[in-house]
Amino acid sequence: TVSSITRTLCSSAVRNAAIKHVTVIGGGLMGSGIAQVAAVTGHSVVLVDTSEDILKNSAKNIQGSLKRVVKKKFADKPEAGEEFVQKVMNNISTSTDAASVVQKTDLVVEAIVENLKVKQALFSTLDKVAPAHTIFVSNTSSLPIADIASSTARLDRFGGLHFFNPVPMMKLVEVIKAAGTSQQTFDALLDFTKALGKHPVSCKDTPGFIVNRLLVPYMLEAVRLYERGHGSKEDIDVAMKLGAGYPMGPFELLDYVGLDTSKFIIDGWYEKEPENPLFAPSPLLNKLVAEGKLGKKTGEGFYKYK
Ligand SMILES: CCCCCCC[C@H](O)CC(=O)SCCNC(=O)CCNC(=O)[C@H](O)C(C)(C)COP(=O)([O-])OP(=O)([O-])OC[C@H]1O[C@@H](n2cnc3c(N)ncnc32)[C@H](O)[C@@H]1OP(=O)([O-])[O-]
Ligand SMILES: NC(=O)c1ccc[n+]([C@@H]2O[C@H](COP(=O)([O-])OP(=O)(O)OC[C@H]3O[C@@H](n4cnc5c(N)ncnc54)[C@H](O)[C@@H]3O)[C@@H](O)[C@H]2O)c1
Repeated sequence: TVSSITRTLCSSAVRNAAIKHVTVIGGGLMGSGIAQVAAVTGHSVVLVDTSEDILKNSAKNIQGSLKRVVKKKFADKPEAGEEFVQKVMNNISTSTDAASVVQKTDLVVEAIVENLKVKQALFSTLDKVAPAHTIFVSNTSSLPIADIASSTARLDRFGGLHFFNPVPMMKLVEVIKAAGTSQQTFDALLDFTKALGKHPVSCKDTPGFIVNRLLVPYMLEAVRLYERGHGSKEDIDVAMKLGAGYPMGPFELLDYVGLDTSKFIIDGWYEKEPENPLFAPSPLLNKLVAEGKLGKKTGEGFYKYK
């Protein structure tokens, strides 16, 4: 009902929580989803990206996703659904200037490109302007949290929150305690994850945390199996869906995640462990990325979407 939604949007859980105001940096696949779930659960959110055009697209994607949620939740009450979407969107503002908006924020969630130097440059700038109490987290898929945090002077207030794609649907969040993360920060991140309606698991700051340490080698093995000509991508996808119960096959999931992001992850791990055959580069993946075929988000990857 409308009143129960209003309760969610202004819930006392958020009023009393340590984290009420959230800045999400990066309005791509992940940042848009994170901003959406934070806004749905009554947090005040600022979404930051590098241009107004990108932010317009982020807002469009958030609205599109909310409409999918509403179609089910408010099947017989379209007006209440409209009101819900409007209320959630009112909790989100946008900006192209992270330094000016973090001054009022309790938590910065970074979801920009998977590149250590770029993430460090961002956090180093924000560290100088954010209030002392502000917690910083990265949504990195594969980089050590401690390496990103080393660009700041707030190691105790720095951790990892690893969300899963699509964020509005996936219940898990990996909460990462790096060497410097204080217990108080870690507890605040666990509370925040629960306030989002997600299920947290505690992770050490080890490569790929839990999920990606298992998922990345599996996905790469699928690509290598195909490269060897031992199965078509369609058959491999069907096999893993019908034979292993996965909701998507590995090629569908690679396209869904983004082939650029997948390549960033593998290249980084290969550089660190060149002798590990699990992380060897894939010529086919490299070719698709070089051709700008980055998956669903560009209309073509392993498959075509237009
Ligand atoms: C090589 C290295 C690669 C490693 C990569 C690692 C990346 C990263 O670090 C970790 C990850 O995230 S790993 C990735 C982890 N992720 C995975 O592994 C994901 C695996 N896939 C899945 O779990 C399912 O396929 C989905 C839940 C995506 C879709 O469900 P489905 O049943 O297959 O198909 P459906 O018919 O389409 O959708 C049904 C309904 O779901 C709802 N809905 C869907 N999207 C929505 C959204 N954005 N908003 C709102 N709602 C959304 C909607 O109600 C829709 O109904 P509608 O009537 O159409 O509106
Ligand atoms: N795609 C996934 O399935 C997935 C899942 C979990 C975690 N991640 C991680 O989340 C992060 C983002 O991934 P994504 O898939 O959302 O990428 P994406 O390419 O969809 O979006 C990244 C966004 O960040 C913006 N950006 C880049 N540099 C910026 C800067 N300095 N300041 C502000 N904005 C900037 C880009 O313009 C872009 O809109 C990566 O670290 C990735 O590894 C991705």
